[in-house]
Amino acid sequence: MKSVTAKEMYNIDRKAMEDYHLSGVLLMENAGRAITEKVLKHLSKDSIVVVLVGAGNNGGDGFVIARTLANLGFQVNLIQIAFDQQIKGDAAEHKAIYLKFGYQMTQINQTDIYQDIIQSADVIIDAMLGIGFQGELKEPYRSIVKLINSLNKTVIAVDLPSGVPAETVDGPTLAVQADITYCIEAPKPSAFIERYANFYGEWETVEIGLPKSLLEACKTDVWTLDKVKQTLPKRDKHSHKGSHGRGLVIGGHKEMPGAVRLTATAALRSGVGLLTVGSTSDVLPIVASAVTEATYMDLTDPKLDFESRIQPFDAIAIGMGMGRSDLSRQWLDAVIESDKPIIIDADGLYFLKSHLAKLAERKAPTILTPHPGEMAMLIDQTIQYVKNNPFEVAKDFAKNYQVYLVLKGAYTIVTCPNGEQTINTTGNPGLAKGGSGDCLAGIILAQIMQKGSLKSSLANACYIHGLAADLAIEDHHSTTDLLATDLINFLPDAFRKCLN
Ligand SMILES: NC(=O)C1=CN([C@@H]2O[C@H](COP(=O)(O)OP(=O)(O)OC[C@H]3O[C@@H](n4cnc5c(N)ncnc54)[C@H](O)[C@@H]3O)[C@@H](O)[C@H]2O)[C@H](O)CC1
Ligand SMILES: [K+]
Repeated sequence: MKSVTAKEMYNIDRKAMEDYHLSGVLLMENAGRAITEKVLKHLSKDSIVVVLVGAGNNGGDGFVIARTLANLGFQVNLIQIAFDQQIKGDAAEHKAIYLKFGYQMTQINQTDIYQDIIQSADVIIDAMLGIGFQGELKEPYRSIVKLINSLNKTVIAVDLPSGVPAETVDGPTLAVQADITYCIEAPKPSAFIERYANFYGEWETVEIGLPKSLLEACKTDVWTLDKVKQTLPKRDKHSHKGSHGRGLVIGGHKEMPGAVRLTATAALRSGVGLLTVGSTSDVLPIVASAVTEATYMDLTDPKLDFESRIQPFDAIAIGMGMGRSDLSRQWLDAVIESDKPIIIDADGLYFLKSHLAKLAERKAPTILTPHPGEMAMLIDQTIQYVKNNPFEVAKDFAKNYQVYLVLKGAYTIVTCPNGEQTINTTGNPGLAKGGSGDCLAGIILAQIMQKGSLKSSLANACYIHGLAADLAIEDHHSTTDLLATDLINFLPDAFRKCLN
C-alpha cells in the first residue's frame, strides 16, 4: 500500500484521464460506489443518512453516494454546502444526474433547517472537503463541523475528514471527527501525523479503478505484512553463524546497564549470527549474567586498541544507555570514522550534532534512530515542529546527510538517502516506555546484516518490533503493563507470523 500526497493524487488523476482515457465522471462514479459499498455495513434498513456535500469533487463523490443509497431504498437527505454556481465540472455532472433521478436536496444558503436535518441523522456522510482543502476552515464549514462533532452520530468521511489537509498546514486544526474514513486508493500523509491522525477514526482504502502502475510509482510505502513476507530473508539450509552477521553493540554505563542488555537480547532473538557487547567494566558482568549467547569487550581496558578491535564486525549499534562521558564520545568518533555500517541511537545521537558534516562522506551506511525530541535537537527545531512535519523533516535530513533515518513515533517513518520513505503501522501505546528503543536498535542491527535491501531490512525491523508488542497485547498483556522485556519475549511469535 502507498501513502499519496495531494500533488501525487492530482497527477495520477490527470494521467488516468489523459493516458488511459478514464474520465473524471467515471472515476467519481467508481469512488462513490466503492464508498457506498463500505457504508452499507454501517446501515440498517431504517437508517436515516445525511450526506453533506461540499463545492469540489469530494462533494461530487457525495452526490454519487447519495444517489446510490437512495436507489437502494435508504432515506437520504443531501445538504449542499455551496452556491449552485460553485458546483462545477464532474461534480456538476453528478449533481445533474442526482436531480434527474428525482432525489431531493437542501441548500444550506437557502434554509436554516439544515441543523435539524443533521440532527435527525443516524449516519452522517462527510463529503464536504477532500484533498483540495487548504488553509483554515471557513464558514459555513466551521459551524457545520462544530455541530457534527457535538452530536453522537456515526460519522463516515469520504477520502479525508473535512478540515484535515492531505499534508501538514500551519495553523490550528478544526476538523470533522470521523468514526471511519474511506480513503480513495491510498491514505494521505496526514493519516500518520499525530495532530491529524485521530480525526480519521479508523481508516480503510477503497479502489476506484486507477491504473496500479501510477500508484506504484509513488515514493511512500505503508509497510504491510505482505511486504514483510515478500522481503524478510529466510535462512538458508546451509547457512552458518558467519552467514548471519557479526554484530557489535556499544553502550551502557553504570546507571543504565539495562539498555545494552535489551539491545543484545533483541539482536540475538532477531537472527544475528554472532554478537559482542562492548561496555564498561562495571556494566559487563551485569549484562553477561543475563545474555548467555553474547561475547564481551571491556571498553574501559586501558590496553584496548578500539580501532582494530572493531574491525572484524559487520555492523555496529552504538549509543544505548551509553552516557555522555568523554570516553563514550571517543567511541562514537572512532565508530563514525570506521567503514562499518552503523546504527546510532540515544546518547550516540546527542554527540552526533558536531559530526553531521562527516556523515555524507562515510563509506558505509549510517542509520540514525531518533525519537522526535532527538530529531528536534539535531535540526534545532521544536519537537512540535518535528511531529507536525515528520515526512518533510525526515526527507530533508536523510538527503542532506545521506543517512537512513528511522524517525520513531506511533507511525515510525524510515527514510532512505534518496528520499524514499516507508511508514510503519504496527505497535501500540505500550511501547511508549524506556527500553522499547533499545530493543528496536537490536532488531535493526540483526536485520541489516541479513540479505535484503537496507530499506526493507529497516522497515521489517520496525514492523516486527511493533508486531511483537501487538501480539503481547493480544495475548495477556495490556498497553499499561507491557515492558520491553515482554516485547522481546514475543519476538518469536512475531517472526513466526512474518516468516510463515
Ligand atoms: N483520483 C482521485 O483521487 C479522485 C478524487 N475524487 C475526489 O475529489 C476530491 C478532490 O477534489 P477537489 O475538487 O480537488 O477538492 P475538494 O473537493 O477537496 O475541495 C475543493 C473545494 O473546497 C474549497 N476549499 C478549499 N479550502 C477551503 C477552506 N479552507 N475552507 C472552506 N472551503 C475550502 C475550495 O474552494 C473548493 O471549492 C478528492 O478528495 C476525492 O474525494 C474524485 O471524485 C474521483 C477521483
Ligand atoms: K471529506
